[in-house]
Amino acid sequence: MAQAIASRARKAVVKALESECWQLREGARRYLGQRKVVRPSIVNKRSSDILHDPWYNKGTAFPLTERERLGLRGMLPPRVMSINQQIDRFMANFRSLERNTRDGPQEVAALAKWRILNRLHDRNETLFYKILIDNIQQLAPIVYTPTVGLVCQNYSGLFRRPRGMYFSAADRGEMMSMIYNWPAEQVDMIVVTDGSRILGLGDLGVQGIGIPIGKLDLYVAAAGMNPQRVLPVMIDVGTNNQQLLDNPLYMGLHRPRLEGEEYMSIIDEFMEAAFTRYPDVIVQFEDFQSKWAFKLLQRYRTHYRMFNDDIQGTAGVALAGVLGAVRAQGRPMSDIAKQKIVVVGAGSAGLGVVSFMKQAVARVVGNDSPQVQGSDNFWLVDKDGLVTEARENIDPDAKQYARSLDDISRSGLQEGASLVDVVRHVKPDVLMGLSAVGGLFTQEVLEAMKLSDCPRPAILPMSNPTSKAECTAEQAFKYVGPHIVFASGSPFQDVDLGDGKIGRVNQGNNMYLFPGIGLGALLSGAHHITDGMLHAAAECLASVMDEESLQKGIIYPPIPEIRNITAKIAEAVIKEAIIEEVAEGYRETDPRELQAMAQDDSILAYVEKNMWSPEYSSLVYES
Ligand SMILES: NC(=O)c1ccc[n+]([C@@H]2O[C@H](COP(=O)([O-])OP(=O)(O)OC[C@H]3O[C@@H](n4cnc5c(N)ncnc54)[C@H](O)[C@@H]3O)[C@@H](O)[C@H]2O)c1
Ligand SMILES: O=C(O)C[C@H](O)C(=O)O
Ligand SMILES: [Mg+2]
Repeated sequence: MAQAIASRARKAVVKALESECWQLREGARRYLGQRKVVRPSIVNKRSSDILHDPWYNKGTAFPLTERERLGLRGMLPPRVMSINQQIDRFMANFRSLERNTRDGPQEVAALAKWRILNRLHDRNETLFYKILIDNIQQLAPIVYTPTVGLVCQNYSGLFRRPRGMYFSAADRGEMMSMIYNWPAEQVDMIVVTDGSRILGLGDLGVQGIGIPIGKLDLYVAAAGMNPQRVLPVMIDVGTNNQQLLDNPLYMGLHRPRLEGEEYMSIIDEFMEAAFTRYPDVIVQFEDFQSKWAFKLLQRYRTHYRMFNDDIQGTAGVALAGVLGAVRAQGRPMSDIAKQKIVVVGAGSAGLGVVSFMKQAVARVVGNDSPQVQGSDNFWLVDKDGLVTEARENIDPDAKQYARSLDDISRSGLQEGASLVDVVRHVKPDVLMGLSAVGGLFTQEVLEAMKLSDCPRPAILPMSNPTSKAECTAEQAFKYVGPHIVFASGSPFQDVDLGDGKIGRVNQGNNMYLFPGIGLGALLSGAHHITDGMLHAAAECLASVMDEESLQKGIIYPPIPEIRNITAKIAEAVIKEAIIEEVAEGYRETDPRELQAMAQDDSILAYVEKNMWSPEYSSLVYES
């Protein structure tokens, strides 16, 4: 009897242990599966060659064992510093630079900050990206708008080392082999420009390379793209900027821009070369003048994995902003269909916004609704005033958004009506600027916005850089009133409205969307980027805002949140790609696995696991 009891007890213990082991094993499996492993990097160089390679260099953070193994002993000061100490040292330098340049011209200070960041980028990529991510609010205005505009304008003087690739009209017939000069075996993301419309600064020719570099910095910081697998590209087809042509030190081709078929064939050749060497790459078109931006998007979008950020990224951010403004009015998002929206600027950005928002309205009220058919809630204004069907030589891309003559005569307007007249007659809920004309929202225009019966009119001067913003935040709050919702393309400070009240300033910039669109496209393996994926991205951005923030007039998430937001946007993009059956998988993750992940709600974990973060990995030498 006693024996039987002992045996039963033993079995129970074994069973309990087995079950505990199973739980432990399961726990470990789940933990290990989700854990990010920092793999060692294989290097085939030693000693000072490593110190001069920004990808492997850790500077004073090389541990003693690595110094020993890699022939670095004696090549560095003896004390081993942690990455946090390196950050403290850099930030102390940065702050002292800030103090020393505070009272001088702002542009000099901005360029000095860009220079020390760029030098860090050139010598230690890991540290550079760690500092950028941890201080994104403070540093985005330097690597990105507005300072990046200044950098492009002064590029010839600032140039020290090349970054990215340059293809020019002189390389015709050679691009297919040139692309193999790029050292990386794999490239996930290319941002390309032809320099023809750099922010609102116009044609800056080859100097526009600063924009792809800045955008890709954000891809790494916000989307966790691996910096070894991104490629900034400049296609130099000449410039029509006479100042540059007259400058003997200008580094681009000294010739007017190629036009027509000649131009198109250069871009075609580049695309073929890029997708031949890197078939899974995503190409983001950036800052092409509008006349080419639309044509190239139409030409490539179903054939290649590409998108145009100025048309499509901007449109999504604008839509999310307007949806936020609608909610800030205390109305449901579906009321977007009732908003009166004046868009000033009918270039790639303005037209992209109107087209995308019309699609969004159609999603809400249905395609056949007269609101959609007649573009009822959009008024487009360009350099010649209100765009109507009476416009002579109307830009074919703008034609479908022109107001009908019947409609405008009813509202007391006419073809070419001035902006102030349009605002007075329309009394819009939303006034959006994408004109690249600084100060276009004059006191008169802003005061006319007071006629709007909207409880919280939105003033959105989205042109970049700061000098091209249609108005400042202060002007908007002063001339329209404290109740507005405000967002600008480049950053402004919140405005002190007195009595302890603050006028909230949002940054309505495509930086909130393009990283998530690119990352989602990459990780879904979608063959091309569909409208549905773009809408999913925009709707996701709009949905992350909570009511409390919206009531305060905050319509976009805080910049320091951009990495988390980007992961969520990528999740939304991937889910949509799966629904539309365009997701073809990424690396070892096939479409069936993506579907399984979508079902057990683990797409976000998959995204996060695939995001690169700046950490020093141990270096293993192989000859
Ligand atoms: N915030 C963002 O995320 C974002 C994104 C993309 C573009 N942008 C900015 O939008 C601006 C425009 O970009 P784009 O590619 O459309 O440029 P574009 O040159 O193609 O278009 C400019 C448009 O503004 C119009 N315009 C010029 N002067 C005007 C005036 N006095 N009154 C009314 N309209 C006028 C032109 O007729 C044209 O339609 C740039 O400053 C760019 O930096 C901002
Ligand atoms: O670059 C930016 O800051 C946004 C946008 O792409 C632009 O062209 O202005
Ligand atoms: Mg742009």
